[in-house]
Amino acid sequence: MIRTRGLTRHFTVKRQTVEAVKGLDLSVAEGELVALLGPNGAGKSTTLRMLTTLLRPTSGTAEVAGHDVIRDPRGVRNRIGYIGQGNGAGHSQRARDELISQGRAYGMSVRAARSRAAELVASLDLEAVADRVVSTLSGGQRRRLDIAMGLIHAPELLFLDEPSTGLDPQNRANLAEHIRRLRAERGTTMVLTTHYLEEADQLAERVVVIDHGRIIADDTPARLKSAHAGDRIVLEFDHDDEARRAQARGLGIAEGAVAVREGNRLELRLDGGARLAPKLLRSFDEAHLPVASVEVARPTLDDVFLNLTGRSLREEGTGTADAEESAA
Ligand SMILES: Nc1ncnc2c1ncn2[C@@H]1O[C@H](COP(=O)(O)OP(=O)(O)OP(=O)(O)O)[C@@H](O)[C@H]1O
Repeated sequence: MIRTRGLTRHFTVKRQTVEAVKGLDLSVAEGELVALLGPNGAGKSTTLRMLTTLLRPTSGTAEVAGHDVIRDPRGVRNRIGYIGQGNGAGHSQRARDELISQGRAYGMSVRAARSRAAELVASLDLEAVADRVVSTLSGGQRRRLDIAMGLIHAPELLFLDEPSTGLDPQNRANLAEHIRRLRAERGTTMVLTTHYLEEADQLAERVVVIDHGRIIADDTPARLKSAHAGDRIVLEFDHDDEARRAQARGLGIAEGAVAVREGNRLELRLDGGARLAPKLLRSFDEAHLPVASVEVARPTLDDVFLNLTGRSLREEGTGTADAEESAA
């Protein structure tokens, strides 16, 4: 459904070249639900804008839904749906009419556009607001209407740029549910961008991690986690000195672990955390290092990102400046 080779886009800003996307090789098969995950400025939107023909690549090739984005942009556009960041607009039309107009713009007959609009209104739970003016809709309703707009012409492939940005967690979960259902009902191939870790983890079958314009990992969330991140054992002690001693002792027991200490808090990243935790606790007890609290956590996609880049996606920019790090 998508195949890019060496896809690249530069921007020139004040005589400086910004390499937004650097030689991307990406393939997406029919029916896949793929999330492009990365921090702000990683190049996700630029990639999507090239794939949807809104932006011309500097170099490289991209074939989308059987058509070349440079040689046949119209062919691409007829087969895809695109939901950009904050489409919505402050339209004065009623939601249903907006959908029908969009269908007409794609060359559908009034009858076909009406029936397709009714179908989408039902499947996106928009019945209660379909006859209201778009500008009166809530953020979550508006985002669902955006998705309906992107699907009006029954595209084979749907691109969603940051679909849940600006939504509260409840609306985000609700939107994810709709995306999953549409996918199950229609088998539409979907590519979305997000910087919400949980969204990528729960929604996508495949996560392509992008950083500084390059793909740095590409797999299912489960496989990414098992390949690039271990469990975490987080321990708190009453005093910094105890945590320091525990760090040395812990690394002696947990082979291959990475320890990060901040004050009285010690975090060990390792495989088989649940199995090793009792052994560590016994050892700290024997050394008279009383543990104030302990938590064993399974890895998240943030741990994967941290492992791959040394930075956290959750707290981009905050880093671990005052953290001590050491490896066993
Ligand atoms: N029109 C433009 N002119 C100049 N620079 C641009 C332009 N569009 C994007 N960039 C730059 O290209 C880089 C990638 O931006 P892009 O919007 O693709 O990132 P992103 O991963 O989608 O980020 P976000 O999550 O913030 O949307 C950034 O450094 C950005 O400042």
